Amino acid sequence: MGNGTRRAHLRQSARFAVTRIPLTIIGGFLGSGKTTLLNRMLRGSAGRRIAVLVNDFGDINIDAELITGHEGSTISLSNGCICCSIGDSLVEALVEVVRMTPPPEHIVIEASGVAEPQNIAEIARLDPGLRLSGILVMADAERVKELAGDKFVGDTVRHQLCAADMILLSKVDRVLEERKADLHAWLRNAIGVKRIVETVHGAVPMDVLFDTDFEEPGAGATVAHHDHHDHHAHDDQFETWAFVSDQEFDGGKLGELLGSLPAGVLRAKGFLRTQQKPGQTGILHLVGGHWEIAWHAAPAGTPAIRLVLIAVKGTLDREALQKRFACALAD
Ligand SMILES: Nc1nc2c(ncn2[C@@H]2O[C@H](COP(=O)(O)OP(=O)(O)OP(=O)(O)O)[C@@H](O)[C@H]2O)c(=O)[nH]1
Repeated sequence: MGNGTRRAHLRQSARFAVTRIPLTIIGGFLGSGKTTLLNRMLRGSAGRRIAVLVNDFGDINIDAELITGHEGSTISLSNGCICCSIGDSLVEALVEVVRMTPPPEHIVIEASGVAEPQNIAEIARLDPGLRLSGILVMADAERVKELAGDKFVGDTVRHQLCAADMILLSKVDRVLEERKADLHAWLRNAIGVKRIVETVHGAVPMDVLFDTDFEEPGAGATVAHHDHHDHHAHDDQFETWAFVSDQEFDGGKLGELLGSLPAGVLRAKGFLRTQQKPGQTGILHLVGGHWEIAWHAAPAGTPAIRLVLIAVKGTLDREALQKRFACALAD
């Protein structure tokens, strides 16, 4: 769908929109804390009708299931990146949301960790039923500077940061004061972002999230106008692999496996069960070298294991991974 066709498609939504619905985009690299922020935002939204659009880059809709506790609807856009390969699905979803009766009071898009929020904003700006209220970009205090200099993912990370109206510096509980000071200086001077708010587990004052309208364009506008970077489809830069099974893992073998994944793996997440924790489902988060599993009572009727890995393109040997994950299952 070209921009002309998109505009025609979106004009339909204008007929349904009496007032323009504010839209917030949450971006940031894989595992930087977007879903954590969004859940916090939804819990603190005091009964507002919020529609959430979430984009999982992998084949399984993990994020949609991790978004909890809100009254509005959640639309999941998976199997590609909404800023490039499945941009048309975003257009269609936005039209659908603007037409809802009653309409939502606020729309939040949680971009995938590889998406460039500026491209999403450009798609959303075409919709006359919407008012872009801000692009919030999460930056993982532990990893962001190194990632921004990385030869494989650095471009994506820098473009994400440059698109921000406001950077939410996440995981500041994991870094020392000097590191924080260095990050603030770097984000202001090298990236050019004026507004930076620190957060631990997504805790941010609600007015910052809902009631801020960034009238002046963020640094992202500068990127869009002065640096027409080549936009590579993210499906060409990143790859995903999924493991699904009705069996359970052996807890010990799983630990060894997670500690020795290929270096190109940037993120792993999903649901699992182990023989050692009967009746419980674990939510796995692996970001960089860290991994953690949060345990909950198991919902019935889903496969025991649904995991997604996201990696730099060309670094996953799928056959070897399949064997290694299968070998970690309980006998
Ligand atoms: N210590 C610490 N951990 C955090 C913080 N924010 C998020 N996390 C953890 O970081 C991991 C990833 O968080 P998510 O919110 O899922 O990250 P995301 O950006 O939505 O991930 P993708 O959608 O896969 O890109 C989870 O294990 C979170 O609990 C924080 O401020 N401090």
